[in-house]
Amino acid sequence: MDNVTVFKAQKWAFSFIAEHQKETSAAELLLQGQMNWSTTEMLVHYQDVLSQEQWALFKANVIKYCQGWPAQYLLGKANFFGLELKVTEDTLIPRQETEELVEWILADHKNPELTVLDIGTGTGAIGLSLKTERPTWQVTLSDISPKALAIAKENQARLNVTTTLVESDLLTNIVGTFDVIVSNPPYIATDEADLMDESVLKHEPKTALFAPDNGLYLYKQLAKQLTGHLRPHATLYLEIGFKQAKAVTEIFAQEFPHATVQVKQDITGHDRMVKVSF
Ligand SMILES: C[S@@+](CC[C@H](N)C(=O)[O-])C[C@H]1O[C@@H](n2cnc3c(N)ncnc32)[C@H](O)[C@@H]1O
Repeated sequence: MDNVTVFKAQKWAFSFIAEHQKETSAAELLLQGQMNWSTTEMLVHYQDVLSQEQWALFKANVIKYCQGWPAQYLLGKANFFGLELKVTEDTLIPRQETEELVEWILADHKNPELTVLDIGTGTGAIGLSLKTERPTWQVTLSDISPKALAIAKENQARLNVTTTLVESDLLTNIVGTFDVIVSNPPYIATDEADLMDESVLKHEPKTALFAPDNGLYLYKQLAKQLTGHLRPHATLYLEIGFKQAKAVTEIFAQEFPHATVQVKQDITGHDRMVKVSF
């Protein structure tokens, strides 16, 4: 096609994606994301002719999307809690469910003087959202993956905030005590891989997804390592798999008999978050 306008490009992408039985909304998302346009800007530019490079890149991305690449990896960015974060295949694409964990923490904590630790930060999604919303909090971002941590560092620079970044297997390299500890650790049982979306399995990092012991391994390890890192009245927030509420509650109730463990449902009614109040 010659002289491809934004309108024509989107029309082509829409029918190509529909033919491949994928989400047709990706047509708009991929073009908007590539051009860095808002929905309104897209409408303003509807009759503009794309350059050959722009059209070639868009076509290549649409084709890759239909082959199973997540749109966020193609664009190199994802939206989370109103922030635009860099993502690569070294980081999990932050999910909407996790935004609810951030909301829960913000609703519970108005004190401007808190120390916060985000374990398994990936892109920095949770910790950087908290830091952006509560700039006076002292936030530490940690991950076992140096590659993920490098992306979190880039994201903090893009957002113009300052946190402490620590490469650590859970709490092993973490020094200090915290008012709030939050983690969305890998929690998918290895034998659940068969039930998962192929594009997730093929492109997202396995270390961000899977954990041994029916997905409970990191919760158990974390429970054992927490003592010595908790400030008085500290709270721990965890994302969990929707069938893990009972098991995770038991892990923390056993390790900390005086703590209160609360399970919270996400917007779709599934048990997806746990809070431990010490
Ligand atoms: C499910 S992803 C969550 C990423 C990010 N917090 C989010 O919510 O989008 C889990 C993250 O935990 C990290 N991770 C896995 N095992 C870890 C460990 N033992 N200690 C610290 N981080 C770990 C992974 O590298 C990955 O970045």
